Amino acid sequence: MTESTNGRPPAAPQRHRGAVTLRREAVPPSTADEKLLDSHHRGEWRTKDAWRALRILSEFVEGFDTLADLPPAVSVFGSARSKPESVECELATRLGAALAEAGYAVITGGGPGVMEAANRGATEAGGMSVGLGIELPFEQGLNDWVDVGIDFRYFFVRKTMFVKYAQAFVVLPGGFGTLDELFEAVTLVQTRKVTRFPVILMGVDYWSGLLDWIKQRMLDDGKISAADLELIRVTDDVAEAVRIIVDANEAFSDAEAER
Ligand SMILES: C/C(=C\CNc1ncnc2c1ncn2[C@@H]1O[C@H](COP(=O)(O)O)[C@@H](O)[C@H]1O)CO
Repeated sequence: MTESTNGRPPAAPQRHRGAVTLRREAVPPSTADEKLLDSHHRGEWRTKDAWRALRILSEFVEGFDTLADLPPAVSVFGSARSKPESVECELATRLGAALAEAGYAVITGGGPGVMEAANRGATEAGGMSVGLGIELPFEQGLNDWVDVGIDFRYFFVRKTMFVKYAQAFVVLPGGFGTLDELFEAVTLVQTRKVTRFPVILMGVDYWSGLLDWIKQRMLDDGKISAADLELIRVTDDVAEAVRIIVDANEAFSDAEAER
């Protein structure tokens, strides 16, 4: 039996799944994404996947419904592990504020580190601060600076929202998750699945090794074209990043008006 403190149960592990809160023994050992993508349990495909499709559909409905009235927005990505006093968090906070001042909502993954710093900057500047959280094996909750938050079970549904509701992507230093988001964005622009919109790397020093490799290996080997390289802009200057986004939006609006 669980011991209580002052008549109340002690803090327990918990997990949120949509409207459902699971605590203690009810917390499942795996996440919804993991179950969907697991190829070992073939026996479940026939019995469970059709129902999962409905759950996936409901996540799209929830996301579309919640975000439909968002003002123009920018998705900001970066490490979940950066400390609040790190250079990249300081940059993310200034970026979040500058985007808010320019009239953009700021969308992040709703987690800690760079995400939290960008949400904080946006909120403190009086802007709209959005967090698109993801179910993880450990409960984490959305950071406290998120004003509009959605918790997703499925990574790919969440990724659709990052792209659909953003006018640009800004990518700060991060790990695998950040690289995944960066290259998904660049691939979507390269293959013209999304209208050309800016993908901006901030943290020149952090990204320089990767950019050198892209130029010296990918480009020289013919795996990308010189024009593809131009899809990624790089700067440490917050004002310049915002200007790139505003200019791209204006160019897009002018082109639309002429059509
Ligand atoms: C590892 C820790 C927390 C993980 N929490 C996350 N919450 C929300 N979004 C996340 C989380 N981890 C990764 N992401 C997404 O990937 C990007 C960051 O990944 P990276 O590997 O840290 O670069 C980020 O933009 C999110 O969209 C510890 O507290």
